Amino acid sequence: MRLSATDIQASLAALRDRFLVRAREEVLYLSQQAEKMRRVGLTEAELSEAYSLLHRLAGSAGTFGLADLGEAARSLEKSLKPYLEDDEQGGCAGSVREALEPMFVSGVMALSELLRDQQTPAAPLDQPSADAGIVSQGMQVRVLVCQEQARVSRDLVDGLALYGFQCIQVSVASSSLERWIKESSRVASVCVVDDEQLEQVAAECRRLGVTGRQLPLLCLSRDDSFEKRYWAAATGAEGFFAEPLDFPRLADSVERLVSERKQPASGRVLMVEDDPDLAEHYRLVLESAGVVVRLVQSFRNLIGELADFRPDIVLMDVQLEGMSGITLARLIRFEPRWLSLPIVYLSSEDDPENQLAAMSEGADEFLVKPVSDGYLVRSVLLRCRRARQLSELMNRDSLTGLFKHALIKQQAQMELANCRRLGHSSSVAMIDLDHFKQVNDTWGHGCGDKVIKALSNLLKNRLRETDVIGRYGGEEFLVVLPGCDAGQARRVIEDIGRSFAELSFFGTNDESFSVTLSAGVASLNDFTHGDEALEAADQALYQQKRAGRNGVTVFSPQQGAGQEEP
Ligand SMILES: Nc1nc2c(ncn2[C@@H]2O[C@H](COP(=O)(O)OP(=O)(O)OP(=O)(O)O)[C@@H](O)[C@H]2O)c(=O)[nH]1
Repeated sequence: MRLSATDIQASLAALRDRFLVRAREEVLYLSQQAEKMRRVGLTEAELSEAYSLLHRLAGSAGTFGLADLGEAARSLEKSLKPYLEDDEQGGCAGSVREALEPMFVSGVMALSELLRDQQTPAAPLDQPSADAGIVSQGMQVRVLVCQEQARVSRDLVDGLALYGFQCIQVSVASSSLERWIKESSRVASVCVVDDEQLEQVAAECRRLGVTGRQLPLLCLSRDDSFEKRYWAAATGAEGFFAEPLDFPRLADSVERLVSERKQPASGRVLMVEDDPDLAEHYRLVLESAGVVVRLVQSFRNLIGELADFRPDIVLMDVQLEGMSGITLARLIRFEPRWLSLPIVYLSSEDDPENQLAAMSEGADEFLVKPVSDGYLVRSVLLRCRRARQLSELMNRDSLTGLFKHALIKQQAQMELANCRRLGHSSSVAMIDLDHFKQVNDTWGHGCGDKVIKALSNLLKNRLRETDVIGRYGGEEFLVVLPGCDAGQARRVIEDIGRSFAELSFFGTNDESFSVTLSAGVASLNDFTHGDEALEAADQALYQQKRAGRNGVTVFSPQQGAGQEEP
């Protein structure tokens, strides 16, 4: 559940009050230690404890609006450091005490002074600007075609429909334009508009408060000059297409724009921070910007939490109770699958040399505590976005944008684990194009690619948001359908197969052809490992191929691959 802005502010204020109580207790304790130092001296352990306490205060006070307190604590922490690093000095007796005592006593007094007047909240906390992600409902991507020439408009609608988009011809002169533009906040839409109407459509979007991210405008033009492109960009277009129209590129742009829009603007952060108040503060601040945060409760479970939560980045405190964040970062890198996971250190360490040394141990960035709320949000969002772009590049197939082989297999295994944990039924479907070699041989490889892309678009547009689709091999796709038993999965895939068979593709000389598909379905619940379910779906697929293609076979555990009654 996402908290309202008021709730978040109230929680942040409560956290700050809690921090004040704790800081007072800690400074009181430091005052007692200062008194003890004056009387009898401090042991090495006591000095080291005072140092840790100051380090924590230096790193957290600024976050709770007490920057002066944080700086005073940091300066005192730095003064103590040489005494702790010098083993010879062993504790705080004799001449060492003489040198340290006045500095420690006055430093602690300064901290008390700074805290004395803190009854009400000090400096207001930074207000990060929350970037509300746009939620799109429904799977069908809608393309509004604003083109006054009837023939061009019809060609556009027919051409784009092949890619599985829902195309609607909209006349700019009609009142329906307003309705379709408004609808774009509910249904993922892109508007393909002739250059003659671009200004008008862009102005209408502005009037209705619809941004280019909500409804991207793609300009079509007969004029492919730099001047025209410049004009289109200045008028608000997100893409430009000159005649003759390159349909695959247009369909790709529609796909890309819609998937960018569906991407939540935020990210997922796994937080490793042992100060509960600081952790809670960071969590609230990041969640108010739409970031999903999980706090690692027990560091021993770190690897398990990574696998379960799959964060975009890890925010890691460097000095943890009894452990080092740097060592934990190295431990994370033991696992090859986490080699590319960005780790951002959060630390009070402000010496660039030490920061660099710490980063060489497996982290990517260093945020120095106290970090302002706004800076924390901006750097986390930026890191998450980059991490996502990189993971998209690594895990997505370039032709279709679907998950690659290894990742979709992993998804099947994960869904099997979900079924066991939650007790629901889920299925996998292996889908293969029929006689695809003939398509390539007859119409060329480029034409074959378009057929593959059309099926991928159809799957994306027809399956549910929760279904996961991957390109398993060249012309083979794997779909994981959570919450669908084998009978339901079969009906869904059969339906998609019927639609796909109805699509017309155009080869050379405008000759048209169509392609069918075969599929095998297996219930994940019948297996103990995802690979066994995939093997079963594959067996069912080949049974369907042997039975004449163009249809779906369900694997039956009793009989091997066989037809199952719906
Ligand atoms: N255009 C194109 N073709 C591909 C791609 N990947 C694989 N193929 C082709 O897909 C064809 C698959 O052929 P086969 O495995 O013989 O199967 P099929 O012709 O579909 O026959 P059945 O599966 O038995 O119906 C091969 O010709 C591959 O070259 C790709 O990315 N693009």
